[in-house]
Amino acid sequence: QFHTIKYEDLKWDESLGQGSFTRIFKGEKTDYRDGEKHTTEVLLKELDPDHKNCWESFFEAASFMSQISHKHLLHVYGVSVHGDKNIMVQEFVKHGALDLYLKREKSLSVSWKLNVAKQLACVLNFLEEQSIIHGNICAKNLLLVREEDPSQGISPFIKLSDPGINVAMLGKDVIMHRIPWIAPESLAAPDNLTHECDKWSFGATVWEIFNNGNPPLQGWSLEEVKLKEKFYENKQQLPPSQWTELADLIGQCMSYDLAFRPSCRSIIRQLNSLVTSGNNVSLNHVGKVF
Ligand SMILES: N#Cc1ccc(Nc2nc(N)cc(-n3cnc(CCO)c3)n2)cc1
Repeated sequence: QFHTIKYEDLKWDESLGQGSFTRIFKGEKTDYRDGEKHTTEVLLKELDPDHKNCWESFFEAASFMSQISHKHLLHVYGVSVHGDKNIMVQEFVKHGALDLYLKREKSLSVSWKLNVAKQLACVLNFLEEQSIIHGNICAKNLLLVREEDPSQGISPFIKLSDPGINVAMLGKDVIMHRIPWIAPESLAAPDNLTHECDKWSFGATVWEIFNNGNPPLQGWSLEEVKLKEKFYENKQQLPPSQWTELADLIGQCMSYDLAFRPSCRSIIRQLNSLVTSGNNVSLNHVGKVF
């Protein structure tokens, strides 16, 4: 399953915010290997004590991450249980969640965005080959390991985080807030996710990346939950990019008909052709495609 870590080998530093039913902290873990004491910087993800009934799903997410390894998958060191505290110990990723980074960095180039989208497509392809469904692909669950440094020819590097509590365990209201990342068919049946669901979410995440982290459908009027529900009932699409090839890819991924969603190989092929056409088009320097 996964490695258990002794509570006394963990140290909590500052709080870094929260996810669904979880809180995250910067921290340290201590191991004793060949008689030496090693401390490693970690991310401590704590399950809210008032949601400890979700502990199985919380640890399922941890074991999901420890079962397989891939360069674009977050490394999970293990879990620690102490009283009513359930803690997942993750590698500390230097630049944090991508949704906040996108909001902060206003002048990311089209090639930066395509590069990140390609990395996500690669790990999605890997998961599909391993017949593993993530179920919660979104910019908030992408972590930035390395920023780009054009002067050194260094490109950005991301990792996909754990999916968190299984969407089937969450209340209807939390599920509603996952519109438009959650595939329409999953709204009715959150307990039978498919690879096609991850492709829908991929489309919404690429839309986020090219919209500088502005969450889709945000800012709708207050009763946005009802509007969000209408969004699926009326088979609406997110506002299309002016870059038609990008809009086509996002539109294919976010098809209401599962059969129309492209294979991962097709997604990667289309992203590669966007890279070439992106270089030719003068969009590159401004990064504006919407
Ligand atoms: N300022 C700042 C700053 C904050 C965080 C990190 N590092 C880090 N490492 C991880 N393994 C996971 C996360 N993380 C962030 N948000 C979530 C919840 C949604 O998944 C998970 N952040 C680095 C810098």
